[in-house]
Amino acid sequence: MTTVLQHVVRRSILRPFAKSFSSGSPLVDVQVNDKTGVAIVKMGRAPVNGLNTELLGALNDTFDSLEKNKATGMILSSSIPNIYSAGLDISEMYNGTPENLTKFWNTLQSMWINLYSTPLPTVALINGNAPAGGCLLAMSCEYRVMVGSKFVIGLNETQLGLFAPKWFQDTMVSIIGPRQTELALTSGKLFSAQEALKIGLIDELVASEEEALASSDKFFGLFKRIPGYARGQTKNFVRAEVLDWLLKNREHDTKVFLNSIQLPHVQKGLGLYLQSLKKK
Ligand SMILES: CCCCCCCCCC/C=C/CC(=O)SCCNC(=O)CCNC(=O)[C@H](O)C(C)(C)COP(=O)(O)OP(=O)(O)OC[C@H]1O[C@@H](n2cnc3c(N)ncnc32)[C@H](O)[C@@H]1OP(=O)(O)O
Repeated sequence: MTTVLQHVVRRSILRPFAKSFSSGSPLVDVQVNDKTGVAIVKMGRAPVNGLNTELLGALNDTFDSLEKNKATGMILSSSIPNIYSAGLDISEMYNGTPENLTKFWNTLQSMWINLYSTPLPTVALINGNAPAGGCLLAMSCEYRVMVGSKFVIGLNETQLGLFAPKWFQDTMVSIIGPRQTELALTSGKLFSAQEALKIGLIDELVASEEEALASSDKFFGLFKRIPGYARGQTKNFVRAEVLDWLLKNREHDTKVFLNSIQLPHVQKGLGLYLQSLKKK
């Protein structure tokens, strides 16, 4: 039997995300809790939230608008069952023209800079698999809650014959340290939910989205009495080193991406990997 208290708690978790806020894109749904000002941002690019230029741009615009409209926090999640994000859309990197590849990479860089440096408190509500770029999105938030124990998360780029760019790697180092990052990245490891929890790649593993929302509320609650400016500056200082590298090296990073991704053996590997995914 549900007690009154359980009912009230459940209602307060389920009902508040009532006010929609247009992201300006059909790929991103945004609901803002009109009592707390926390926004839940859900990626919805079927079938697997592949991060193409359009989705990355839409996420970037959403982060900008939430800041401008003074949201008080953001939960980044997915509306696709069992998928958080399959990472970068490989079709964007396969046989792309230099112009399209440059636009794709620059949009990814901008999205990451915005997400990583936002003064808003951020939670990744990881309700599905989160390989590679999906893991990067989650790692760029401040707190990670995974829903259900059947999903994997990690930077598996080496398994595709690629390497994770320095800023992907540094983001992971800042969470699980250099030793564990080196072990994970050189082998392209995808962590099970339990493994990710043990190593600190995720902060909580819960059984349902309801519980994940409650955990997020609790996380945001930590800052109730902390002045926003003090919180934001502190986050800035902690993240400065990782962020500054990309801010200072954007052009170099783009060149490395362009030169490497267009190598014939890399393109061949991407083509084979895409085929293997489609054959499944
Ligand atoms: C030495 C030189 C190196 C140069 C390097 C330069 C720097 C490069 C930087 C590279 C950085 C890369 C970061 C990345 O994010 S790469 C992407 C890595 N992602 C993956 O490996 C995930 C692949 N996908 C999966 O494992 C699974 O799809 C899933 C996410 C677990 C979901 O499984 P599920 O069974 O539900 O779905 P399907 O596998 O059947 O997929 C459904 C359809 O979606 C297509 N798909 C899946 N993932 C991608 C993707 N990342 N990009 C594009 N398309 C994808 C899949 O083909 C299916 O398509 P179909 O419907 O047409 O069959």
